[in-house]
Amino acid sequence: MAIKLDERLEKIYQEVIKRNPGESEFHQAVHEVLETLGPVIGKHPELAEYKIIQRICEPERQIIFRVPWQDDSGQIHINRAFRVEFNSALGPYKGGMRFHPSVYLGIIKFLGFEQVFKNGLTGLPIGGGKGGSDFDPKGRSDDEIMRFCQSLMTELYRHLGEYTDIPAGDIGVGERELGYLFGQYKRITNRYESGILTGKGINWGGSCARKEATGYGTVYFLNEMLQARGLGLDGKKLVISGSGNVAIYAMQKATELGAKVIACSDSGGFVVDEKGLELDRIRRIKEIERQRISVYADEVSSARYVQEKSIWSIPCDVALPCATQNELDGHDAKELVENGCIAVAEGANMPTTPEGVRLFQQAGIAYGPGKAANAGGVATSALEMQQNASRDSWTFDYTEERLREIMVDIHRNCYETAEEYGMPGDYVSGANINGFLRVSDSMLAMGLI
Ligand SMILES: NC(=O)C1=CN([C@@H]2O[C@H](COP(=O)(O)OP(=O)(O)OC[C@H]3O[C@@H](n4cnc5c(N)ncnc54)[C@H](O)[C@@H]3O)[C@@H](O)[C@H]2O)C=CC1
Ligand SMILES: O=C(O)CCC(=O)C(=O)O
Repeated sequence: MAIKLDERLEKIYQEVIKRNPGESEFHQAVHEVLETLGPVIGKHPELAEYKIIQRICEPERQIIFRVPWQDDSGQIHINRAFRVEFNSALGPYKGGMRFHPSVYLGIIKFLGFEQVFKNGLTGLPIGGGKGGSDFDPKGRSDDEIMRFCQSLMTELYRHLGEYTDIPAGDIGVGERELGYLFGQYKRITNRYESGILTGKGINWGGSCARKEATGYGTVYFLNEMLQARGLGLDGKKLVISGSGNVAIYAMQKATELGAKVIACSDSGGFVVDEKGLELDRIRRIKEIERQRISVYADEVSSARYVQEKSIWSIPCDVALPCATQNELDGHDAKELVENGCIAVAEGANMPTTPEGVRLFQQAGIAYGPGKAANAGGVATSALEMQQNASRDSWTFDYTEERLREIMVDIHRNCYETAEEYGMPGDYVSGANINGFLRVSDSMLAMGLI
């Protein structure tokens, strides 16, 4: 059951439900933020007078369009795409594009809403937005992916610009898709505008460490949470869901810092190996061959593939959900805590259900919500934008060090904000309040926007 809201916030929440019917993920994301804003509205009466929270809950612009494309056999398909430009008080709209059959307006709105606070938390000049399509890339050839991306960009291009809206990747959108999208933008506009997308390849305007940034950043945030409790990553057993971009680079950084990753998953099931997973093999299977994770267990005799249970039933010291929203529920959270898990850092966006979050908080384990823990990806996108604007290109080590410093700062800001508002150790409140105050302060300064 969700936490009860204060009367004024409950009214705002009911209005959000009425205005956005059926968008359950968006409702969930809004509720989770409102739960933590009670002490803020008590301290800042001007927020109510200027209806700042109501304005933050309403996207500035929502774009929905048709994407027709032809498969390899000549058959025509029609998908739907979205770009929700949520809030530009801190900078141009910034956030990824997701290609997955589950995508609809409610998912893109929840992701865009989260992005507003996450981007605020980075302290960098980026507003929040998100986009995507219900296109399913699974089993599609390179040519089909290219034709889909070209068709999508044929509409999206008119909404983009380095001072307007800058997409990047998310589920189902990596360097291959961003390449096709960027190529089509360049062709339509006859302009080599590096600043209109981030996550680009290194040879065509990308930044070192962007590919690694979300996973690395999640582990840096985790490390800070552990250190705040006098602990470290060395020797810890980790379970990581997913085996995509975020999961792979979280595995890499955690292993570098002395942890052992014993399980990871995809949407079909998970593999577990108490000896520790071989990262190079996972990268080959997932990044190059684009196969199912079950192949890992076919190749490695000490590993087993499991479909009938949740990955969170595997005992571990630390859990990193890095796949998708609501993938870790109350039952999973209970099992993790009972099995001795001491920390959870979310590489994915909103992977834990409200009941799961409550159980982690009641158990007093270190719990880092996605808004804070996975902010390294978008922060490094902002570093890519800086490099594009100055036509520069930084080294991997320099960029990674900037990322590490940003994650340390985000952790400190969440930690100190939670203390200031009387909720020590509550990173959910710390992240929401800190991100919210940066956005609301800028909105108040700009008048009725
Ligand atoms: N790519 C980025 O820079 C950022 C991504 N995120 C979030 O991280 C999460 C993962 O994104 P990426 O790694 O970029 O995507 P990806 O497409 O590279 O990988 C997604 C992974 O999740 C798995 N997956 C999807 N649905 C699943 C399910 N129901 N159960 C188990 N596994 C499932 C897929 O099989 C795949 O291994 C998403 O929640 C995304 O919004 C957050 C911040 C930045
Ligand atoms: O790098 C970006 O702009 C997008 C990252 C993103 O989509 C996210 O933080 O969820």
